[in-house]
Amino acid sequence: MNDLFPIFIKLQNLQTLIVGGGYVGLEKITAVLQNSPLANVTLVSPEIRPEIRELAASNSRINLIERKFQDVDLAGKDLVLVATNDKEENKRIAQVAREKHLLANVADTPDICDFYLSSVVRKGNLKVAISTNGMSPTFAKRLKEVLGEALPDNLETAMEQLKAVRDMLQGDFAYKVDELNRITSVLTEKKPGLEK
Ligand SMILES: C[C@@]1(CC(=O)O)C2=NC(=C\c3[nH]c(c(CCC(=O)O)c3CC(=O)O)Cc3[nH]c(c(CC(=O)O)c3CCC(=O)O)/C=C3\N/C(=C\2)[C@@H](CCC(=O)O)[C@]3(C)CC(=O)O)/[C@H]1CCC(=O)O
Ligand SMILES: NC(=O)c1ccc[n+]([C@@H]2O[C@H](COP(=O)([O-])OP(=O)(O)OC[C@H]3O[C@@H](n4cnc5c(N)ncnc54)[C@H](O)[C@@H]3O)[C@@H](O)[C@H]2O)c1
Repeated sequence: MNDLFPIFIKLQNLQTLIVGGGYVGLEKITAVLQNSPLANVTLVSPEIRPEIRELAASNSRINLIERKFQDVDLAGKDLVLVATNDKEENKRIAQVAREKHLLANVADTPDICDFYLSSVVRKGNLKVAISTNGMSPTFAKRLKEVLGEALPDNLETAMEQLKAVRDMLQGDFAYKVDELNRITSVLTEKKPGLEK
């Protein structure tokens, strides 16, 4: 059973720390910025890949610190993504983070992660996050591709129209909910002949 609780976080309201500026650090910062371009990110690492430097050069919300991690780097942070090539140090950082009540993700070490990154399907305002409970990130990636193909491109229009209808509806909350459910019931109606 997958007992992870899915949430969608406003990273622009939080402070995110990434430890490690190698390939995995680059993957993590890319995932963060693709989803949340306004995220505030501090990345600390003695070596920092040029692609990360390029991202930081054009984004004042990215702060690079060119040295090894120090515990003080966790001060004022909410989330930490740990991605150095020193497994023991990764674990130690996760422990310190936990003591300070930050949420931590440690690359390739699911056991000590407080949260996992998900595979993300994006269609305009619609976002579908996929978790396999850590069982197979490859499966998550493939399912993302399948869903990305399967979901029609006009979903954005449908959502815009429903938002317009919601804004237009007069009446109390219960009435609006009933109306919106009535209008959209066609979406989940079973097609004749397909029932088992
Ligand atoms: C969704 C995605 C988001 C992201 O990371 O951006 C993600 N991994 C992705 C890809 C991917 N990662 C790896 C491969 C190589 C093939 C393979 O090993 O399967 C591929 C596939 C590829 O790249 O083709 C290596 C890997 N990853 C983890 C381990 C450790 C382990 O499983 O024990 C190892 C083995 C390392 C080793 O060999 O030592 C662990 C985690 N990876 C997770 C997320 C979390 C669980 C998410 C879930 O529940 O599904 C979790 C638990 C922690 C976390 O990282 O948050 C992203 C999808 C990309 C997309 O959507 O395009
Ligand atoms: N690259 C991959 O595709 C991949 C795949 C699976 C697992 N991993 C694992 O992910 C981790 C990171 O891999 P990578 O490819 O990014 O390695 P990398 O060598 O490219 O980068 C590691 C980074 O960590 C930094 N670093 C080292 N010690 C540090 C410290 N004390 N504080 C701050 N930064 C420090 C280094 O300067 C470097 O920038 C490793 O544990 C690796 O085994 C990587």
